Amino acid sequence: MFLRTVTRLPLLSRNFATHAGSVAALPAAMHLKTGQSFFGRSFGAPRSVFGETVFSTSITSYTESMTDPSYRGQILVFTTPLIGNYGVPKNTAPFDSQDVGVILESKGIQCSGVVVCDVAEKFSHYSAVESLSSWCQRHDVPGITGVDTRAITRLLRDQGTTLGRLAIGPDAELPAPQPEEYWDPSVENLVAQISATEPYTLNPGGDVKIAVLDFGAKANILRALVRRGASVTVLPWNFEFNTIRDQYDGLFLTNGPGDPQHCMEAALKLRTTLEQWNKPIFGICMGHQVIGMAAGLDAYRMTFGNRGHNQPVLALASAGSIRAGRVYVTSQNHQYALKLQDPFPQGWEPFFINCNDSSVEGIKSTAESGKKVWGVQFHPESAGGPLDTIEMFTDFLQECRAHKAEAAGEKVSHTMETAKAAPRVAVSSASA
Ligand SMILES: NC(=O)CC[C@H](N)C(=O)O
Repeated sequence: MFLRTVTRLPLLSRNFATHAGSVAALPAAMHLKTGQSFFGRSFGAPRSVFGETVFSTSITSYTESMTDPSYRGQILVFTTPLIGNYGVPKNTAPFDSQDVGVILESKGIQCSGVVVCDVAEKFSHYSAVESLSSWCQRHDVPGITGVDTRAITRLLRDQGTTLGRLAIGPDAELPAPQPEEYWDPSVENLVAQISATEPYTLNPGGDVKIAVLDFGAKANILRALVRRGASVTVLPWNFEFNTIRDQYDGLFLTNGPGDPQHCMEAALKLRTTLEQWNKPIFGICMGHQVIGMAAGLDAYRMTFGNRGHNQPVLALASAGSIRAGRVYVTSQNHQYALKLQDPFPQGWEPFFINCNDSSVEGIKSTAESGKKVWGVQFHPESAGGPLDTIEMFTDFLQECRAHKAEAAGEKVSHTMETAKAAPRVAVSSASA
């Protein structure tokens, strides 16, 4: 028997009239599979959708979050009450050898829908060309406003990420769907839907050649590599990298949507790479999870994940620009994490843990392993969020350059750890 809760928010509906005066005020409902319903007004596309309902504590960067491919299949609840006040910029840049042709994180809106307490139809920013509502409309993505996002977030924190439905217009008057009618994006391989289908190269003249396995890359990851001088070849997520690996100086694994189990094929291929190839490897979010699975760690589904731009992580080891014992504030968007197990697989160690929930935020190969492999659950490339860890890209590329020079017979000093120069912070498995 499902508990049915129905919430209406009269005060915020009045605010809605102020901020969203020009929006066609269709009724909208947000239903959760667990039986709660919230009623408000629609903005954006007049279309009903299903999705996995998640919340983000980010205060700004709704445009970057909504274009992050890792939000695919999700209905995104913003805990910040007023969203849309700086509008949306034109999302096109020259697609040339230096950039991927967008200002935001991908070409279009990736989440299935958005949930806002009070959408701002009036916007003001020098780069804005349209409102959040008109952008959503053009991309056929619905939004609901005038709902109590604090109440929704508290529910999601208690019961965990929950399947949901945004019912717009006449659909909002219909009864909530039956539990079995909810669509669950985690059963689909969302990575296969969003990954590049053909390889392509950015900055072909770069001095180090980096292969990127694309699980649903945020544009800023590719920019971060290109801006630091790398030649970046983007490959489909399940590409047979082992057949071409000797052409590259390093391998990068990107973020991506959905359950990492769908990427086990990539993890098994990576296991062979790890066994036979000694060049630097760096992975972010889904990429980190794939590295972990290749190393023999398990990935599990968290209750409500971590989404926001204010997630503190503690470094347990020093490497490159990262110092053991220091806390870095990070941008995050994930539902799954690697299990902290004791002992860690041979040749691996935890690199970061989350200061709020003690989940694994990074892993690295040990100095003794002779490998240079790192994965982080957070997003050093930001967009949006803090840039505390952006130099990890510099560290990675410097290590690739050092390996390349060493292979050419030059004497080099490595930027990342050497066995003695890496202080560590002890972590007990009780914090798993
Ligand atoms: N941003 C990401 O790459 C997310 C990874 C994975 N889809 C998760 O939710 O945990």
